[in-house]
Amino acid sequence: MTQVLVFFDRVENQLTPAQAELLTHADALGDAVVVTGSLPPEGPAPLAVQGVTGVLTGAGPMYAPDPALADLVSAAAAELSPDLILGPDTPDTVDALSRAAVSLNAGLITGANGVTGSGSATKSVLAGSWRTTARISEEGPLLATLRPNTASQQVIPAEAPEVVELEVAASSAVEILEEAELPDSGRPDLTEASTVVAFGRGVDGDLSLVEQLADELGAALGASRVATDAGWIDHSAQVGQTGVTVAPQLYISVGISGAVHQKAGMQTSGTIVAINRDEDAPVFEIADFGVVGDLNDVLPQMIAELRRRAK
Ligand SMILES: Cc1cc2nc3c(=O)[nH]c(=O)nc-3n(C[C@H](O)[C@H](O)[C@H](O)COP(=O)(O)OP(=O)(O)OC[C@H]3O[C@@H](n4cnc5c(N)ncnc54)[C@H](O)[C@@H]3O)c2cc1C
Repeated sequence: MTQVLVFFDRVENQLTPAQAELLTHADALGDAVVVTGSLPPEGPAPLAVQGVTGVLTGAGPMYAPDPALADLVSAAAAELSPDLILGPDTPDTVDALSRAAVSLNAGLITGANGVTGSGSATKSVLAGSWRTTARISEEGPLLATLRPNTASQQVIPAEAPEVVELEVAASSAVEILEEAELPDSGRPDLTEASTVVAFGRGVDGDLSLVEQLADELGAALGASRVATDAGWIDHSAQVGQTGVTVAPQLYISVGISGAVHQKAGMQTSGTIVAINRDEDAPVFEIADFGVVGDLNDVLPQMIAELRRRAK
């Protein structure tokens, strides 16, 4: 049975979609123990899911980017000798697992699409144009961060796992002075969303239709660089080479030409639907479904049909 150590820098009172996906993946691979910097006040309840056999924490909470999180992962690895150490593909997790990999003399593969129990990982490279399978040649566990939307989320409730405290404490290198929750847009996080509606210059600054479409689909909003540079939406929504990389199950591209820099951030999406009035737009080269038309005609029909079906 493969022993999997799953690292979450923090666990709150509900698992994030990426955490639920990772635990589903770990359950399919073997037994999972979660190591985390902090648990919610109600304890390990959110981790009471099939496949999680235990929870390891430090002696008191610690929060990213505290380098002690890496010590915690190393201590957990020394305790369990896992075959795999997995985490979600977030900057804080990559930071902690990179440091842990150095101290464990092990290898880390970031941005993986999947891992196997025999210690190899698959990953898209060169802007999604190649798929590689790699393994670490060093002794020791394979550390990997997994991109969201690469596996299904099917967490099955189970008994709450036992929590064991390791003798690792927060370091004094980082002091959290204040934490403030950002206003909730009501939409899923762009990098984790299973559906993304992305828009470009074609919307000409009017987001009303793409927002309605996103809300009908429970989708996150993404954008091309032209749209973020124009200030139509925050830069954090930029998808592409110099923005975020997304791989949702469904990516709807609205009024985006599909330049190579935009494709780099979305071409590994499951199904790509493109709406563009130019039939020669490069986005149609990678689209699974294309609609040649004016978005101001097409989107109202899509929204009306979705609303009709939702009744
Ligand atoms: C180093 C570098 C890094 C870059 N990084 C990124 C990046 O991370 N992400 C990114 O997106 N870009 C990036 N770019 C910019 C990229 O090259 C393109 O310029 C940009 O993606 C174009 O954005 P767009 O598709 O919104 O605009 P355009 O290329 O102007 O395309 C607009 C499209 O909308 C269509 N359209 C217009 N009106 C309508 C309508 N009413 N209905 C339907 N369709 C309509 C047009 O036919 C056209 O195809 C980068 C560029 C460089 C040089």
